[in-house]
Amino acid sequence: MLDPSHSEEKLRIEDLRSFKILDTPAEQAYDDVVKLASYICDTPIALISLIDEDRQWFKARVGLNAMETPRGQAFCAHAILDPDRVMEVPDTQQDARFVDNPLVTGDPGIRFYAGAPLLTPSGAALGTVCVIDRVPRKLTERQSEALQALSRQVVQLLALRRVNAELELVTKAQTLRHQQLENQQRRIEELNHDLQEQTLTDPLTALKNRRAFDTLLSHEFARSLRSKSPLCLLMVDADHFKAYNDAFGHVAGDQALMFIALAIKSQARAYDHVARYGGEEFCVILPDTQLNEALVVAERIRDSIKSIHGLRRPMSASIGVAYSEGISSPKRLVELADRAMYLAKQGGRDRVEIFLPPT
Ligand SMILES: Nc1nc2c(ncn2[C@@H]2O[C@H](COP(=O)(O)OP(=O)(O)OP(=O)(O)O)[C@@H](O)[C@H]2O)c(=O)[nH]1
Repeated sequence: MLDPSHSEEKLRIEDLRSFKILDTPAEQAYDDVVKLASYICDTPIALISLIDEDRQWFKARVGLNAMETPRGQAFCAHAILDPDRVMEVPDTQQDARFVDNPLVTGDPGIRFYAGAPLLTPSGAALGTVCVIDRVPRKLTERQSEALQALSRQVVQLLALRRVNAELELVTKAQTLRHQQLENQQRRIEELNHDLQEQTLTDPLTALKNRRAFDTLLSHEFARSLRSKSPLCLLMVDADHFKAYNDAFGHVAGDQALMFIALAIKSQARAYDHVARYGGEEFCVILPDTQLNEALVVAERIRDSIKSIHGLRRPMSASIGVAYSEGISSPKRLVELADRAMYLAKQGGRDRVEIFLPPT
């Protein structure tokens, strides 16, 4: 028998393992082969036996319950030593190699054995398709040829199995790569979106910044023209903010701006747009809004700024209101809101003013 440490035997074991067949569940195609072998050779037992390092393992079997036996008892381990021909043992009682074999002296009581090696293209014999009987006998030439043909079929099945396994691996790798690419793409889109958000957001108050405001106002203005539904613009400017900064410091000033932003937001509807226009100046776009409604919102904002808790001293704001009806451009609307806000400053601050263009 081949020494398992022998280099050829090592290669044979490697070849066998590469098929990943050992200890796999029963499969119809292999079961059919042993049924045919048993039928053609007219034996009660037929097996597909694979010779592993220290055992023979049966991929398919009829007439035998065992799943495997130690390699030392395996007739097939002898058969694979001469891989080109069927090894036949007509009567184990007359064969010195097997007469004391536990499979002969005990269960299943082998008297006759014939095994056709499973010869792979690389020249390795992985095991056999074998038939066994409990009485001495001989195969006819046609039976012996049929057994060899069945053994070749099993080798084909094994080769197909390996190709399928490799294909599956390639497909899995491709799917994985595809998923990775998709994930990367999604991440890039998220990053792009975040970046875009960052360029449109005021870092101190998290409101829309001037850039975002300009775009939003253009869109809303165009929409208001299309839908013939007016919009209003509020310009909210904190009063005496320089004095607040000077008295309590820039950090306290920053905090006050954040509070003011929240106070304005708290009075806006979901579809209004609140932006930090610059410094201590905020804008609110009120789509689909009549002038009287805008004045109500502006008053509420003024009140909510006056009622901010947590400031070093109470804050107020002057608010200018502009109305889009009869106005030719978003730029003009901003000018009007700005003028209205200056009117509020001039009028004593902490108030809401409108600037209606002369008709
Ligand atoms: N802490 C802080 N202060 C800012 C910021 N942006 C602008 N300011 C300050 O806001 C102040 C605005 O001052 P002014 O334009 O004189 O206006 P004001 O003091 O509010 O006076 P009125 O508007 O006339 O009531 C300046 O001192 C700016 O330095 C900011 O992001 N943080």
